[in-house]
Amino acid sequence: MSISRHSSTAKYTRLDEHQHHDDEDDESIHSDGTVDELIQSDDPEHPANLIPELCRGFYTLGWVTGTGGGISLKSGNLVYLAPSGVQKERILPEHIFVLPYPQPAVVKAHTERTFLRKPKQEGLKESACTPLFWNAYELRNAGACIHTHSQHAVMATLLWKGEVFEISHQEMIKGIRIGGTGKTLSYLDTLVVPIIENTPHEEDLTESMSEMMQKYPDAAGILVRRHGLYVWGPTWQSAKTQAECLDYLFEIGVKIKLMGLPVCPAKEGGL
Ligand SMILES: CSCCC(=O)C(=O)COP(=O)(O)O
Ligand SMILES: [Zn+2]
Repeated sequence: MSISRHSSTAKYTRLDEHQHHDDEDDESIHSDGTVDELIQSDDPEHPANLIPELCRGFYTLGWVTGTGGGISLKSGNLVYLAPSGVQKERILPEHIFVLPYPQPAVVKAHTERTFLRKPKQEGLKESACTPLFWNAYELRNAGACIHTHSQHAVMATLLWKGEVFEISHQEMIKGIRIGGTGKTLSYLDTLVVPIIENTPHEEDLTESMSEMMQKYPDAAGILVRRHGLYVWGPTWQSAKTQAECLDYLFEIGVKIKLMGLPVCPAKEGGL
């Protein structure tokens, strides 16, 4: 997907609620007329092309509806982020933020972050999930981090009232990797996913997510009660697989529990 200076859709690319119709406004071009190389590529695997494509897929799964949730990718020493509070299924490469990695102040205020590239469209801010994605990069050496608002994840946090979600004896457990990046679990392993309590502002989840990731080094993701899931992997493909396997296990775990059947049959009796 390349960005064309004379794209016929240029006037429809704004993501906020105040669409305007100025054909001259092409956000991919600098005022000096140069193109933005950090987000322009014909390679469908380029992060600036992948983020929009993956967000469209996640939207159909109900993971990033209502503007919430999303994905960040890291490639070498560059981190790619989507804008905050926008229609995630309509993001284009020109809307992507690019940051250098590592950088020390990412967990603090937006103004302290260093950017290599910001969208030209006024009013766009980087995802509020940025410091949480950064947790996955710093603590798990991840190459991608996904945040879902999946109802399966939210329901799991309501039915598992303690610090962790647990499930065993499910084939899909074999798709989950230790710590999200290591070897896969066995059918005989119990999956444990820590749950942190939600906060009014996404950024304020940063510390508790970091603490839980350190307390549970084998955890492949972190659930946020009444909110969703953070999950990561060394590559976008791996992070997506982890997200799909976890979501499946949350969904089936919720159904099993609501049926009154044992979710961990060896522990609860029922094998
Ligand atoms: C209805 S979305 C509420 C905010 C939220 O949970 C979220 O994930 C926002 O992410 P964004 O990338 O849009 O800042
Ligand atoms: Zn969220």
